[in-house]
Parts: sequence; structure tokens; C-alpha cells
Amino acid sequence: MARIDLDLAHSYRPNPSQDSDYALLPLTMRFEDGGAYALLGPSGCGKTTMLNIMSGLLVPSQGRVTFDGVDMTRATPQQRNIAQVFQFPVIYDTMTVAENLAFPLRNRRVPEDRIRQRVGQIAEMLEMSHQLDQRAAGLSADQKQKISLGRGLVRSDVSAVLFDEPLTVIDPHLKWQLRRKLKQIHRELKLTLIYVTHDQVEALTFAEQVVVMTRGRVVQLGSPDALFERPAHRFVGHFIGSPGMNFLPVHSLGRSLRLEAHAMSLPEDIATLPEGELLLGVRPEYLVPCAASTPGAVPAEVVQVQDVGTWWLVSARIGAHEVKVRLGADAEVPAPGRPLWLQVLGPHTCFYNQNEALIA
Ligand SMILES: Nc1ncnc2c1ncn2[C@@H]1O[C@H](COP(=O)(O)OP(=O)(O)OP(=O)(O)O)[C@@H](O)[C@H]1O
Repeated sequence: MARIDLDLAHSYRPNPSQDSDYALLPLTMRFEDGGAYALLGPSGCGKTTMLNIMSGLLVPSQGRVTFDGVDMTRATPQQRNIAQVFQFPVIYDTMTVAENLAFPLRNRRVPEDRIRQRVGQIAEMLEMSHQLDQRAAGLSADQKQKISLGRGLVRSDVSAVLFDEPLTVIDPHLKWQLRRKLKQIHRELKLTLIYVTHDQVEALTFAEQVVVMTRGRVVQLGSPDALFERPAHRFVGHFIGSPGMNFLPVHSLGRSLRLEAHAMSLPEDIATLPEGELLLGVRPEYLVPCAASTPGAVPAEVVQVQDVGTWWLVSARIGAHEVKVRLGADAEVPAPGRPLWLQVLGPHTCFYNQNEALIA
């Protein structure tokens, strides 16, 4: 396994002159040896470009890729010793499940007893032990993709295993199981895993560290908890969470704030802010209804209440701004049209200057 460092940019155009010409804007990133990472972002943000640069399918137009400090920018995928799992199964239909799983090891002339042991271990982890002697041709698309996952994981000497949206063809229930399984497999095998997805649930369940990308830019590298609690960029606040973070324009005077006509003092546990126009960010989970006298509360009006099964989604208006409030199934639910107070200032409140978070 290897530590992978990227210090590069990539444009598919010959003479890039503006940000929009780049699939990847200049970035510096480190993937630690043995880590479980997800590259997360909407379609077209540059995830596959980054993955292909790491695997060696693509040479970056600027900068370099190093594995444990050794320059690999122009090395082939084979020289990099990378395993890859793609969206669709890449297996041999004429072989059995066991032969498919053993293939990457036989290619490397691994001794047969070691192959048997490793194939057995991977099959057990993926709950395929009972299918080892079946021919792949007769299996469903789900099962075939599980074999692809197994083939990606079977070698213990790879620099990293790269997954490009590997659960796309998997049925939703099995998808849920496999996400958890991959996390467990990572703990047991301690391989470096890098997993591309546009699905936040997939990224947050699987990864220890998530790289959030938008329009060719890495906007945050952080733990699932950090992305939720302290989004470093407005995009992360909006993209992570269901629904995403609420943003409200405020005027700051350092230790006091004005939100529309309402003035508030900052509680002691929030550091002094720069003066001027800022955005306050508060997640729907933390925007709780409270008494009018609560410090950091503002008046609001309920617009709509939706039952979302295990929780309530309340849409409310604070002055001209619509916000979302997430209440537990057993919470007291306010009626539409009723005034209420919402606590916008608290330990979970974040502040943004344009797009970037203020590290308060
Ligand atoms: N071979 C290529 N030639 C030209 N432009 C490309 C090529 N591959 C990707 N792009 C462009 O580069 C940008 C990033 O694409 P990339 O496939 O890396 O994004 P992504 O986040 O993986 O998206 P998706 O989830 O849809 O695959 C997009 O604007 C895309 O149109």
C-alpha cells in the first residue's frame, strides 16, 4: 500500500485560460496509506478525472502524482499496482466465482495455497462462500458486481483499490448491506480504498475521510462528522444533509448581529465575528423551536409541515427567508400559519464570508 500525493491540475483543453476550462483546478491532496476515502460531488465535478489520474489511465495536464514520495505521474496502472472496480461488472462469464476471484492472484503467480486461503476469506466477507463453484454466467447483475468487488479486494499487495460508483447496478437493499460490508472489509484488510460516488449516504457510510468536490474544485476534505458539523464551504453545507443547511444573511457588529429587523447578542461560546455582511448557516436539525426569551432566537412563521415518515419537515419563514426545520417524530409539531421562535444561534451555528467558512 502507498501514501498517494496529488499536486496538480487537469484540463482536457489544449490551452486552458479560465477556471471553467479545467476539469480539476489546481489542488494539493494527500491520501494516507490504509485510509478509506470517498470522492463525493455532483455529476461533472471532476471525481472520475481525479480517480483516473491516480490509477494512471490519465496523465494530468499540469503537476504530478507521487506514491510514497516516488513520482508516478507517467507510470502505467500496472506499474502503480492499483486495483480498480468499475460501475459495471468486469468478470469472466465462463469461469466459476472462485476462478474469477483467484484471477488477479494467478496473474501474479501467487502460490495456490495462498490463493485458496485469500479467495476463501474474500468470499466469506462478501457472503459468497456457497457460490464459489458456480459459473458466473448464471448469476444476477448484483452477484456479478459482488465478484468484481471481490476481485478488486483480493490482492493484499496493491497500492490502493479505486472504486468508481461500484454500487450503481446493485439493488437498493443489497446496496445498503454492501456499503456496511465494505466498511468492515476496510477495517479487516486495512487496504487504501478510494471510492467515487455522487451519493452522500454512500460516501458518509463508507469513508473515514470524504473529499467534497464541485466544478473541478476540492472544497473540503474531512470526516463525515466535520462535513456535517463544520462545512468549510457553503456548497458542503448545502450538498450534505437532508435537507441541506439553512443560510441567512446577517449584519455583524462583532459581538452582535442583526438578522433583518431582529438584533441578537452572540452567546459566549461563539467567537467574535468580523464586522459586515455575513451568512449564518444552521442545519435543519439544530434550528429548534424555542421560547421567545431564549438567547439567539428569532421570530418566524410556519409555512408548511410535512410528515417524512420518521421525522417532520417544517418549512418556516424568517422575515423574507424560507428555512427548513427537522423535528423528531415525537416532537410537538407547530401548525401552519402559526408564529414561533427558532434558535438560530448556538454551538452548531456556522458563519460564512461569501462561500468560505469563517473559522470562529
Ligand atoms: N475525455 C474527456 N474529454 C473532454 N472533457 C471531459 C472528458 N472527461 C470528462 N470531461 C469533462 O470534465 C469534467 C469532469 O468530468 P468527470 O467525469 O471527471 O466528472 P465526474 O464528477 O466523475 O462526473 P460523473 O459522475 O458524471 O462521471 C466534466 O465537465 C466533463 O464533461
